[in-house]
Amino acid sequence: MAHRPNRHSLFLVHLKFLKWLERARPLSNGGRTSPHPHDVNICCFFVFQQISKEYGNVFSLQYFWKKMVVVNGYEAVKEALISRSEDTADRPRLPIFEKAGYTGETKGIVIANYGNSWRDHRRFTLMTLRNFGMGKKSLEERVTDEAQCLCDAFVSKEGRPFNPHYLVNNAISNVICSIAFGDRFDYDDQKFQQLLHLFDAALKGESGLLAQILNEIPILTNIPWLIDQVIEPERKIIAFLKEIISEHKKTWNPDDVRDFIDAYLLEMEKVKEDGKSTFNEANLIQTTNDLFGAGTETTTTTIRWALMFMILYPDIQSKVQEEIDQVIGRERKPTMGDVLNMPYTNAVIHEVQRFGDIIPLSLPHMTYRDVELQGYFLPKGCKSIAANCVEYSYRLWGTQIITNLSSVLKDPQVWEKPFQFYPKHFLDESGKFVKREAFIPFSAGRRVCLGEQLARMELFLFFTTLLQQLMFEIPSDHPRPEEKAVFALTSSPQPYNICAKARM
Ligand code: HEM
Repeated sequence: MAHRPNRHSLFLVHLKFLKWLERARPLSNGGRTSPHPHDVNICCFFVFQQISKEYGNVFSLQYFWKKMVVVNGYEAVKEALISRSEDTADRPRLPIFEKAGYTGETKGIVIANYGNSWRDHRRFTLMTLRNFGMGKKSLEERVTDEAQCLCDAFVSKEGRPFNPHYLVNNAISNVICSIAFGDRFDYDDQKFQQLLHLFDAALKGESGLLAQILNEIPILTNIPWLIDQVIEPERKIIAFLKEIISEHKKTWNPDDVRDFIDAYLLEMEKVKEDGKSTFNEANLIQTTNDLFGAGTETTTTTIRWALMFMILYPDIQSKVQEEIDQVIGRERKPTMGDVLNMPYTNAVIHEVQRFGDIIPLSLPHMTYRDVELQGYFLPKGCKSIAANCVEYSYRLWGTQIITNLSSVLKDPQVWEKPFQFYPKHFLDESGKFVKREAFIPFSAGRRVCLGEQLARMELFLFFTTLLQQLMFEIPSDHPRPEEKAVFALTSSPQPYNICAKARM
């Protein structure tokens, strides 16, 4: 018979978390004063792992009014995301976004509730990305050209130390720009820099503490001063996207679809007589915003980890370069067709994603219906008195589910050296690439990352283009960068400097 997961109070977890922050350092760094690689991730992992030891792989936390269930380890996460895919495919309500205007059926994809609007937009976006060449030669060429622009920008530093963060961010954003707007921006374009700054500020604001408080106590969102702190960048992004959409409308030609916005306008035109259609301008703005929000920071962060691991492990960098020289040479541009012939490079990229573990707790899911998971009963609606008492009880709070991807990517039952950068995790004894089922940085199931194919293409083409032409080093007078991660929804490296030198 199904039973309810053991409950754990949020305050208790916070206390445990702090306790483990203290304990994990000496435990994991062998007594050095500087923190150990991936302290934050390891701490998240340890906190949940410790609680798991006491309460099992599925345990619940009381998070304000909501019940939040944390699912840990390969078997339990696989059951939640794959076997119970539809039952766990909903998203929790996020009142701050409703204040920004994304309500009901106008939530785009990422924050949309599981239902028709989400399904239609996900299907349309995937189809449009494919039409524009996701998985095909045309997009591949655009990505390789952008990788070359990034290489040129690195070369222009003439071997001097620099922080690669913003240049990588510019290049990756440009891939989405060319899909969404049909054009790229120069890296020093002021308008582009403002846009990138807004996306950055929006991500920070919307994943910060104040945003979490406002989401859980929505009545506070009525205080203009408070809500402005969180959603001002989002409002500016909406204004920016509205401007771009109105420019598109002026030159729109149904026979010449230039980009994602044109394709969406065409879809709106096709379904304009259908009163039930969810294709409208508000959803266009939010879906375009989703492509930037979900597609820029994630890939940028992964490439930043990749460059950092290359300077920390120069022997691995040399082996990748040897393979590039053998398979591609120095003149030809890399293509996706090369992946199959480059098992070592492919293994290194997979290991960057596994060990970099950039979205350790994935995005929150919510029960779409009552579900049994690992023998535990998770209700769709939480019938707590508090939930019914609050003003915002118009939707019963479902059970929020945190799928701890980190616990899978670093599951000691699955990986030989879970806490080391070890590309051999993806190689067999004869050096052939091996797929691993527990490799789920893009999550899995109904809500699996929509941009997985594009991201894989970007990671391979950017990484190989950069390493084909450049050698990366720690600047001689700089300290060795710390592998410690900074956590703000994504887990990213601390700022670090790098030297890029043309390969001899
Ligand atoms: C290395 C790069 C990336 C990683 C590691 C990554 C990872 C993820 C993860 C973990 C999720 C949450 C899935 C869930 O809720 O279970 C997600 C969702 C999503 N990602 Fe990605 N992502 C990456 C790149 C991209 C790119 C390039 C795009 C866009 C073109 C994109 C678009 C999306 C969208 C739209 C969703 C929401 C899917 C939905 O709710 O149905 N991602 N991604």
